[in-house]
Amino acid sequence: MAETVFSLRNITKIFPNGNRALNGVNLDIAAGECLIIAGSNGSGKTLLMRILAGLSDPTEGEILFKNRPAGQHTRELRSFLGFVFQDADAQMLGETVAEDAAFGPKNLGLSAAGQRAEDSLKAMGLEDKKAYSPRRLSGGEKRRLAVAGVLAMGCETVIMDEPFANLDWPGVVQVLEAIRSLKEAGKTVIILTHELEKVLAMADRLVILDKGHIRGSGRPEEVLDRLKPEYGIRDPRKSYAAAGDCTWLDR
Ligand SMILES: Nc1ncnc2c1ncn2[C@@H]1O[C@H](COP(=O)(O)OP(=O)(O)OP(=O)(O)O)[C@@H](O)[C@H]1O
Repeated sequence: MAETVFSLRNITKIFPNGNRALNGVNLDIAAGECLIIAGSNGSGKTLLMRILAGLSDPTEGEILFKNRPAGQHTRELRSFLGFVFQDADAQMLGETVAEDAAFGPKNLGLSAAGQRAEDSLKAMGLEDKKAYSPRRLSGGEKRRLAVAGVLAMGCETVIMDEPFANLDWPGVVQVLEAIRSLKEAGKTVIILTHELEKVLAMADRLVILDKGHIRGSGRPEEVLDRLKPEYGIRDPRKSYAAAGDCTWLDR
C-alpha cells in the first residue's frame, strides 16, 4: 500500500454569507496515485484543493501532510505541491517560455533554475518553443507550460483544475500526454473535472463531490455504477445519442 501523502480530515468551509461550500470532507491521497475529483460547477472541487494547498483556510477540519499538520510545513509543501490553475493565462509570468518555466524554481531559491526549466520543458515537449512568448502558445501548450513550471520546482504532486477547459481535441491530447508523463514519472496527480469521459482511463480512483459532500470514492467503474443523476455527472460509458441516457432530463 502506497504511503498516504495528504489527509483531509473533516474539512468544512462556511462562507460569511452562510454558504456551506464543504461539509465534513474526509479524503486521503496516496503517493503516486492518479485521482480524479469530479463534480458539477460549484460542487467544491477547486475550494477543496485550494484548502489542501494552503491557499484558503477551512472553517473546521485538519490537513495532514505526511501525517503532520500541513500548516507547520508550508515551505516544504510549496515545493511539493503544484497547482495548475484553470486559467492558464493567469499563471504565466515570464516573457519567454524558458523564463516562465524557470520562475517557480527561482522563486523557491533552488539552484540551477535554468537547467530545471529546460529539463521540464523537454519532458512536456516544449523544448522547441523556449524562446516564444507564452501568449503565443496554443491552449494545450499553455497548460503543458504550467505543468512544466511545477515540474521545474520538483513538485511531487500536481493538481490540475479543469485541464480540458476551452481546448480543442489536439489540445486535449496534449494535456493527456502531459498527464501520462507525470504518471510515468511516479508523480501524484489530482485532476478536477466534470469532463470525465476525457480522462477516466487515466484514473486509479474516482471521487465524486456534490454540494460539498463526497458521494463516492473508489475504483472508477464501481463509483460510476452508483452515480445518481442529482450529482450532475455524466457516466462516460453511456452514449451521447440515446435520450434514455440523459437521466436528468424530464421525460
Ligand atoms: N467568497 C465566497 N462566498 C460565498 N460562497 C463562495 C465564495 N467563494 C466560493 N464560494 C462558493 O463555494 C462553492 C464551491 O466553489 P468551487 O469553485 O470550489 O466549485 P467547483 O466545484 O470548483 O466549480 P467549477 O467547476 O465551477 O470550478 C460554490 O458554491 C461557490 O459559489
